Amino acid sequence: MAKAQIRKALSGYYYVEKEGELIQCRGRGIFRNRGESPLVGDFVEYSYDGESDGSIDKILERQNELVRPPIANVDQALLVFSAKEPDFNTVLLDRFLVVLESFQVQPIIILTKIDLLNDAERAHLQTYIDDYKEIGYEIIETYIDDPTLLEKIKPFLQEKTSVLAGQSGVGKSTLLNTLLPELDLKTGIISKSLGRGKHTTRHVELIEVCGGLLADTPGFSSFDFEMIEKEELTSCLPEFERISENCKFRGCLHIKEPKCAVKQAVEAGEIRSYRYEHYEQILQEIIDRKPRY
Ligand SMILES: Nc1nc2c(ncn2[C@@H]2O[C@H](COP(=O)(O)OP(=O)(O)OP(=O)(O)O)[C@@H](O)[C@H]2O)c(=O)[nH]1
Ligand SMILES: [Zn+2]
Repeated sequence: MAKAQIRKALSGYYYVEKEGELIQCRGRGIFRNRGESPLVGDFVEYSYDGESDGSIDKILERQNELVRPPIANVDQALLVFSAKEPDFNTVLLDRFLVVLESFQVQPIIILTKIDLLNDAERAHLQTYIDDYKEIGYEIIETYIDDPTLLEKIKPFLQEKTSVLAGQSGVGKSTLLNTLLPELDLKTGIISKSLGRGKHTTRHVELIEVCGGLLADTPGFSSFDFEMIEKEELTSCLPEFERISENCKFRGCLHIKEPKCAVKQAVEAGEIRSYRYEHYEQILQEIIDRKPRY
């Protein structure tokens, strides 16, 4: 029995990576019976005799598990936001950040289309950049045909498994094509010969890039709050998490509780009031959510 990682899933087969080669494997019936199924990104035990298909025998414990795209063991997301077209929006940014944190996926914020800003807009955006950097987030700024993009992103990709996320039109495909030029070629041919959109025939695959792995399919929507309980929300906003240690009540939700360190920090300007407003909105959505069962 050997150990390896599933890098690709296609038409009921799983492909594990061994010394740079992909070995085609079948999942075993036992997984279906147990209601579990192997995911791209899973570390597995597999057997392979060198001739027929290999077989996945055991799925090793997962660090985390995403639904869109279906990938396990994801370290981080390159969270793409455009400075303009669509406009930069902290409501949406915070919603994405909270969802990523809830999956324990580290966000790296990539700000695209900086070239579309005038000086005043640039200065305004900078105040937000400073805020998010102070919280502890990494931010990479980029613009059309940025020749330094690879250089800027490479240190973050190394030794990590990453996915791309972000709303429509922000430049995810553009970024993916810069990072995975060979993919561009492939999708170009597919879309030409089949006359379809770029992503219609795609499967999920983790591709080696800059010494790490990158999913070839963007994922996450900012609306996946279903998995978050109200008591967990604080831990999805890093500066809230840090400061809430000083709240008087354990399990403080920072709404009406007395001696709440988070509310004090908002008043003192240590926590940005827009972050607090977004926290309140998300908390309310979680409270209003219909029970899952
Ligand atoms: N000016 C400018 N345009 C950009 C930049 N990055 C991407 N674009 C353009 O923005 C448009 C949308 O980019 P895409 O890469 O298709 O965006 P996407 O996030 O993949 O969009 P969906 O496929 O809808 O999810 C394209 O016309 C790109 O050429 C940038 O840094 N500056
Ligand atoms: Zn509190």
